[in-house]
Amino acid sequence: MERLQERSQRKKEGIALIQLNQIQKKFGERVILEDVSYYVQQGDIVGLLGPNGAGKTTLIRLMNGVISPDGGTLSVFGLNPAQQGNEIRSRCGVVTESAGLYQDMSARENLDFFSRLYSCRSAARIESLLERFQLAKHGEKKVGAYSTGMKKRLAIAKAMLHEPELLFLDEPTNGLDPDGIRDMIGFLRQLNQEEGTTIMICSHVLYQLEDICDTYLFLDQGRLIESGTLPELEARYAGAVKLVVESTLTLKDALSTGFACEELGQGKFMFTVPARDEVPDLLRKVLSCGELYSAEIVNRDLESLYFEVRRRQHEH
Ligand SMILES: Nc1ncnc2c1ncn2[C@@H]1O[C@H](COP(=O)(O)OP(=O)(O)OP(=O)(O)O)[C@@H](O)[C@H]1O
Repeated sequence: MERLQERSQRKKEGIALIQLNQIQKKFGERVILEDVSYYVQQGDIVGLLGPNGAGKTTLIRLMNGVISPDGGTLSVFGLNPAQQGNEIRSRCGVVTESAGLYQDMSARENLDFFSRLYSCRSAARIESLLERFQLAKHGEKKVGAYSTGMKKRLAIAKAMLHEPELLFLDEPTNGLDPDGIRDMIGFLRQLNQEEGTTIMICSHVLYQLEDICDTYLFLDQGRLIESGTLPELEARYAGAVKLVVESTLTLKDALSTGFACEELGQGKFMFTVPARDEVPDLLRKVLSCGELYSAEIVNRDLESLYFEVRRRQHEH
């Protein structure tokens, strides 16, 4: 409890948990990460996004002290991963695609086994994790018979056995159906709020992370090409608003609003509005011509912003 209070206090104070300063990493002569600088605030959920091979896993291995940088400096919990890797790893949880669970053991047996291995066995902790991840009812079932979603949840429970302050997740929603994705996002948000866990999620499936991350890092070919919260990225990259309206409007009505528009189907138009604060004006004009069934902004989602970031990056 004291630990949780301490964590939420540190979140309020905006303390940096991870600091990366001009990190460079090479494998042989090949530069894998170049000039990566960033800090992660205590209690944040961070999306580390980028295509395959961008360097996401390499960055996480550096933060865990499994490998060392060739240039720049980094600290995690104020410690140097190259020298104090053991202490950092004892305060972190890592969940990779191959979660390392024993398929012929039950969930309870897996958690019991790993908590002994990590010297943190607590029956109460195991039960509370099974409850938290809605696995208690299936605790005696062999993991081999679990669904993908249950296995992913158990993998996170395993990584949380020692109450880590920082959790690294590799593609936590990969292979899940829409219900599974929604559940996973809910579990992670709850974990973040109730245990104060700082979470870094690596993924290349952007739209699934839209509702959960406080901040995003876009990595491309080893470089951090952009970072920020969704509103910050929107302000920098969204430009004109694309608004799809379903209504009883005719093309003539739509053109009479004075906004550029494209007809997508019967009564369905995509308007281009120069700025967000002009949207109400457009909607008033639409309503004065007929009935309005729906209006949706289609170019402010994370994926559109990401493509815009990359487009501008490649222009330079
Ligand atoms: N130990 C290694 N030795 C040589 N090259 C490596 C090593 N580890 C990673 N690389 C290379 O570094 C680049 C970045 O790999 P990394 O695994 O960090 O990317 P990633 O963004 O995590 O990709 P993915 O989304 O596929 O997991 C890749 O080109 C990879 O082949």
